[in-house]
Amino acid sequence: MAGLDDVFGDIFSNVDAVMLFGPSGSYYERFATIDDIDVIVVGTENDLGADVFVELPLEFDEVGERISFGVEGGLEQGVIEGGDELVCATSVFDDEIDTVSRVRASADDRTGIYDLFAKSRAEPEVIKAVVELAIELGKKGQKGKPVGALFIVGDAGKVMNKSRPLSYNPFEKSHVHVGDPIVNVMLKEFSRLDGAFVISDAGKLVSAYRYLEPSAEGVDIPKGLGARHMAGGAITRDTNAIAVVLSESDGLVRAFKAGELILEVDPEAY
Ligand SMILES: Nc1ncnc2c1ncn2[C@@H]1O[C@H](COP(=O)(O)OP(=O)(O)OP(=O)(O)O)[C@@H](O)[C@H]1O
Ligand SMILES: [Mn+2]
Repeated sequence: MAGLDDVFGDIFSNVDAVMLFGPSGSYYERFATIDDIDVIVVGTENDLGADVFVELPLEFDEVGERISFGVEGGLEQGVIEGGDELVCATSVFDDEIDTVSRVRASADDRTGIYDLFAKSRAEPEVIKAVVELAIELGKKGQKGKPVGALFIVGDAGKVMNKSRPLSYNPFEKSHVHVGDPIVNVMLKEFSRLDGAFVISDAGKLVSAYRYLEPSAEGVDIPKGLGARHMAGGAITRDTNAIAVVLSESDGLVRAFKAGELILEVDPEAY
């Protein structure tokens, strides 16, 4: 009699590698006894001390994004190759792994998510902190009202040259960095005001209230969005910065690199 294995078994046939997203220690150990299979652990931290590990900068809530990131990271690190057949195991409903999907690694249709964090001028930790801050701002808003915000991260000298002050820069003589708890409070407070925050590669707050004047134009932004997203996107074509934008109108956090929209997350989903 045919069983489920006969039907679903195809998912596991001729697999080059297994990617385990945030497995528990005991789950991971069970793979040690399976022959001829590469096991790659993907997660925000390598707390299992896995030999082959791909770091996730965020707990991507959307499973497609999470898997895309893992696969891109694997390709980038050379632990998998284009054309490899992968089984990706992750959790969707619970902390435990409950879902398996079969993916073919393709070097061609990459989303750029991995590059955004791992291969930008700014340090990955800084980009991560800024994205998290934007998500947090998006969740809470300011006193219950939706807020918008624009963060330009990395290549700050060039960004400063392509922008001008809208007001007194509160960070003029300070040495504060994103991720410091006090800075997060300040940034949230200042986010009510116009313009962009400029942040250095290492996370130093260079300026607030910058009006961006990129020379690049014609970046594609989603319908319904305006000057903030256009300016943020365009400056990343002009410079090696990335832009993290929280939209006041639709509440989403987006990231741009080299003029392209790379990441779109709904703060409410976090
Ligand atoms: N070139 C720029 N540099 C910095 N900030 C800008 C620039 N253009 C607009 N902004 C800021 O973006 C705010 C919103 O502008 P606008 O509504 O056109 O943008 P948007 O892309 O639709 O963003 P949102 O979704 O938040 O409304 C402005 O009030 C201003 O503070
Ligand atoms: Mn708008």
